[in-house]
Amino acid sequence: MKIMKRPNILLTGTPGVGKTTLGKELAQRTGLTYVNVGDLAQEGQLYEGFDEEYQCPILDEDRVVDELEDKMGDGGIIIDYHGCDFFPERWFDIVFVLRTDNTNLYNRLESRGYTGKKLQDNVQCEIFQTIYEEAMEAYKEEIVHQLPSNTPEDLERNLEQIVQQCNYRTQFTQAARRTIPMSFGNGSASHFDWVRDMPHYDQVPIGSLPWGQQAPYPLGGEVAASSYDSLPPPPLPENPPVGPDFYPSDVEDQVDDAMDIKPVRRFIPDSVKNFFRASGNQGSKKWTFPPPPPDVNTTTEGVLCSPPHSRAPSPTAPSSYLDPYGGSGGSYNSRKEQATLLGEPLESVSGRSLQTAMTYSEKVEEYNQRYAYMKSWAGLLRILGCAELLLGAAVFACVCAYVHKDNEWFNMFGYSMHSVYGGMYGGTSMGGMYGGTGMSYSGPLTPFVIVVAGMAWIVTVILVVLGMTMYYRTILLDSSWWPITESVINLALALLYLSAAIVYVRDTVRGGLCYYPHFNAGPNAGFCRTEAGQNAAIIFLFLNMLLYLVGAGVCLKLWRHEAARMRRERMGQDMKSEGLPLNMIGAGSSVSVPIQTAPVMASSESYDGKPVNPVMMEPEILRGHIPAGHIPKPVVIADYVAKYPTIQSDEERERYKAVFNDQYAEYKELHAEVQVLTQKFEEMDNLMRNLPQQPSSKIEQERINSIIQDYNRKKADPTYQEKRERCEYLKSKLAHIKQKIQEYDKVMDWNDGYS
Ligand SMILES: Nc1ncnc2c1ncn2[C@@H]1O[C@H](COP(=O)(O)OP(=O)(O)OP(=O)(O)O)[C@@H](O)[C@H]1O
Repeated sequence: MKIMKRPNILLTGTPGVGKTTLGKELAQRTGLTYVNVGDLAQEGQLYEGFDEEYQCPILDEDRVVDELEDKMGDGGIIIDYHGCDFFPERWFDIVFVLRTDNTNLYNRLESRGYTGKKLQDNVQCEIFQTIYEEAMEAYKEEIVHQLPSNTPEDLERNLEQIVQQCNYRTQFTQAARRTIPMSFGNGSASHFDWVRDMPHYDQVPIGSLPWGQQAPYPLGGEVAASSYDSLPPPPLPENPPVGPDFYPSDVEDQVDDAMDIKPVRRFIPDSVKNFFRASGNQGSKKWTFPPPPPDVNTTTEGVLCSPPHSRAPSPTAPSSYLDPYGGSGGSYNSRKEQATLLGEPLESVSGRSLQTAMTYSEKVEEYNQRYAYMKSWAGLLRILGCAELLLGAAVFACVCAYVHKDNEWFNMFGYSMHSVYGGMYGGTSMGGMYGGTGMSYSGPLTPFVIVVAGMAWIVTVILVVLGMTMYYRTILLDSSWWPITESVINLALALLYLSAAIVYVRDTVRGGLCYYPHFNAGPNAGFCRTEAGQNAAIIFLFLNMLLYLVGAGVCLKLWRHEAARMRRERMGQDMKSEGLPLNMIGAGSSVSVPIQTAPVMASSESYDGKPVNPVMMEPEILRGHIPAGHIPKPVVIADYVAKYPTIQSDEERERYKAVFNDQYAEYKELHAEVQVLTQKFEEMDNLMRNLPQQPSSKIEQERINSIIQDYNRKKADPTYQEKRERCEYLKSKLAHIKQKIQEYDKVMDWNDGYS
């Protein structure tokens, strides 16, 4: 009987997808040891700093790896962590990436008390399949599997599948070891050999391992070899883990107080990493994750980013964090996105025919994310800054190229006009010589031009670099003084450039002397000849002066824009704190709790299918740290409002239409029934009114009583009430869908007419 080591399993995924829930249950069922890296780090204080942005400790990955190394060698460990690329590849036999529908994840994280940037970044990570991509990069594709984790049924299915996977692996490896014992050297099996010796999942029929064949939980201890047959693997999840089949169905009430850790990131710039990743992907890695259905808010291409993971949101994080490119482009996620997205070709967002692989909304989102910052006033300033740098360099080069002419001038005349003409023209001053025109030229001032160009260049570099930083977007832009200061700096540079341009023009025409034929003759003619490079320098000088002027104007615009944004935010917060309806807060408002954009989908159909009237509840304002045990109140809106937002593509329109037609039939039927019932009630009402007030006999009295009872019973009939409410609900829902279809048609007609 051979003894073999137990498998090591990695459970990874965005925070909140359910790793801990699955990992603990799995450990219970299999007897494997569950290790939560977050807890491990907290116990051993395996940190190497504190991340100010996410307000969380930074994980010391090396120490975590050292800490786990021995355990992993023994096998039988389930690791739970929201990152995976720093673990040695050899550790794991199988990697499971848990995936959750965005809406579900949003609700879970929100119920944990995540808000603002932290919430958005985490959901974004899930949308972009960040962890899945990271896992695919870090491990062999064949050992990485995605598992849906939206419902308790998913949890159960996942548990069964993982147990089954492990069983299969155990049995297969044992069979393989017995059949080809030489391949394992001395015969002692290493659990790291498992995967390498296994057939690829695709090579064997799915689902051919009967459940009955499995020992229920054979991983609890060391496993005895029992079979020589090579076993096919159990079925892997075939459905995409996110999508309409996985709509939210659970209500979260857990407040997670576990210490959150943010992994230390490599020091290689993200853009460089992504460059190599992109080229690497093209070659070997094929995308195996099925494309998401069109109405799911995911993209087909993932973007790597680190899931920010912290105990509590930064209480001081300004709201400009919320704007992915206008405000928070410096964040790890956003920079990752930018680096990756910039490398991709931009597809037309207006072409209806191009909407195949990605939905229209995905394209719009991608486009917005890619250019959001550059479309903002701050982004325009950065573009202007780059142009200014280019022109400044050109000025510098052109002016320096003709410095030798200054030398020649200096050699001939020195730096005193008076002495030049005094010496040359018998001590007559220029004014005297040329009829008192007041012309004076004391020699070239090229150094001034060079100093101005150089200084402006350095200041511009500082502004451009500063403008790309988080500090600029979150601190400087949130201050009222900075845009004005930047405007003043730009204006000062424009004035300096103007003076440099004037000085240089004077230099090229020698203070105007070149207009005098007497001067512009003989050896002096050489000084007056204007070279192409000098002309270029003059043009560049004036152009740059204009750019700085425009920059000053843009700064003023930015000032007003930011002031308006801050005012809107204040108003939004005031309105929220006063409990006003959410839809009264302006659309552009970037309040710190993104309730309007939140996929809050409290169904107006209760669990038993009974329609419930939508209720607008007062939203809560959470400032600073979330108190322990705090459960935010839900914001309830009609489910169809969130489920049927603005239509973005023809496919979506078709889907809406199908839903409309389908439910319209139901509505018509219900409406007819309700009409009949209502009519009956009217008739009964009439009958009731006409009942004699004073019954003449006992029999009549009884008859009246029975009519009244019948009337009351029918009026209170729950079926009737339900039908009526359902009818009302369907009416509002169909009106909503119809309105969305009409809006879409209108926009499309307008677009067609426009193109
Ligand atoms: N399959 C599931 N269906 C429904 N709810 C789930 C499922 N899995 C987990 N949950 C719920 O989601 C919430 C978050 O789960 P859990 O703490 O396990 O996530 P996690 O990925 O381990 O998060 P973290 O990485 O922050 O530790 C919990 O309230 C849990 O009950």
